[in-house]
Amino acid sequence: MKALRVLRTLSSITTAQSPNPQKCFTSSSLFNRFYSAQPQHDDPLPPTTDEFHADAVFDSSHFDDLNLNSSNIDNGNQKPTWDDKYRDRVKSQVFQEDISQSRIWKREEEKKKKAGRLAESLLEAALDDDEYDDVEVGEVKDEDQKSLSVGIIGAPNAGKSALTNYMVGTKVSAVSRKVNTTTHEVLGVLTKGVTQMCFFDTPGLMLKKSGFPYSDIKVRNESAWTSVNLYDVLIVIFDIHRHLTRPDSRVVRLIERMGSISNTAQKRVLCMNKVDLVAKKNDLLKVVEEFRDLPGYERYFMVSGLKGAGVKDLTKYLMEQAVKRPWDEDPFAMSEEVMKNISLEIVREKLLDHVHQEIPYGIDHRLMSWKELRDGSLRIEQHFITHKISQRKILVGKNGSKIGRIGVEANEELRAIFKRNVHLILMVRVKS
Ligand SMILES: Nc1nc2c(ncn2[C@@H]2O[C@H](COP(=O)(O)OP(=O)(O)OP(=O)(O)O)[C@@H](O)[C@H]2O)c(=O)[nH]1
Repeated sequence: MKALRVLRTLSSITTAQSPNPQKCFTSSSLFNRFYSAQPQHDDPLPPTTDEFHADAVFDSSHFDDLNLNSSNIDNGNQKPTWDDKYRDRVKSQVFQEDISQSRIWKREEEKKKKAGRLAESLLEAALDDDEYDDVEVGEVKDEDQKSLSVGIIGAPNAGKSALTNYMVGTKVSAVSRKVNTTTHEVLGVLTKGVTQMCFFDTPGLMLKKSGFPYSDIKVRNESAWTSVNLYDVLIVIFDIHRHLTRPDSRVVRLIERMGSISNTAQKRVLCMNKVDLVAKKNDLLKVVEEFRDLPGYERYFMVSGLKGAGVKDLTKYLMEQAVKRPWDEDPFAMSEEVMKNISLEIVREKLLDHVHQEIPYGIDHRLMSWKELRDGSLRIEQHFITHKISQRKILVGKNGSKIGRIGVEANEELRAIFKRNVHLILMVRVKS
């Protein structure tokens, strides 16, 4: 990294001073020294064969970053010991040489293309069922389009977002927090074949123990309760593990209220989430039994929004409920809000890849700034706020190696997904 910083600094010096050929030459000599690893005039002369003994200490780690391993020697012809990637960068940035025919440049381009293809296939993989794949989203005429609005209602923490993310495929689909009404937000949009489904969050729709809505947010609540009926399908979701261990009477009331009468204008389903946390599968049947007589629910689903169990069946059911109606959302648009969520999610994913179980979940991960720059690139700054210095050390790694790797991988993936340059800044700090 230090070398990169020096390269940038020197690059600007060179550009600024280019009218003076002598200075230019001085800088480029320095570059040769940093990046080509070629012997310089002031280097001590290498030992002659006579002076060199086989038992002299050899430490391969000293040579790793110079690529001085045996693969550089081929049939007695010594290959260059510098890294061509850096060489090319110097050629193009410092000497303004055309490197488009260079092998390394082509390899880098191929890498970029591969990342792009990966992003596309992720989009395709949002649903792993081929059944709906025979139509290209871009080709669907208005009159052929099918839509479905799905409201999701449940206690905080029931798993509404996790379930939606799983169905929609967060990485590449529009999981936006766009405000739809005063109380309802679009959680996500899934467009597959001719069908588009919009998932709506319905916050604030909890009942007091008495069974009545909370009065402090009464007005907001009333409009929310009314508009709940506007969705084609309503998913009532609850945490079945919690229900078996510490049942919440407000959740039970919500389930009972929504299922008390059958609604001809709206299909309602009861989703028992977090089944992965229930060890005894017989317990699941007990809960089904408990809510079996509620006429309002057309179907019951047992799912794990986090792990994916049962989600395919639920998605298939929802797809079948779609009605002929033009789509509301642009299937290709990615709102800024969506992109922000994606950026957090990708970094978080890389963090978990690299720190495994070492890091407690209490770490605060925040998006601090998001800027679209004039050249179209994005500057994204995220912070990890830890409680202890020891946690900070784990995240940072030796000489910043861990956070560096997390950043490099996340940056590459974000560039592929957003199809533009991304300047990602990650900072680890201890809560003050
Ligand atoms: N084990 C397990 N955990 C889950 C599952 N679904 C969600 N969770 C976890 O439960 C917590 C809450 O999930 P969310 O999806 O944020 O819940 P929510 O209903 O959207 O919560 P609010 O935004 O507060 O309304 C998160 O820590 C999830 O990782 C599941 O199926 N299994």
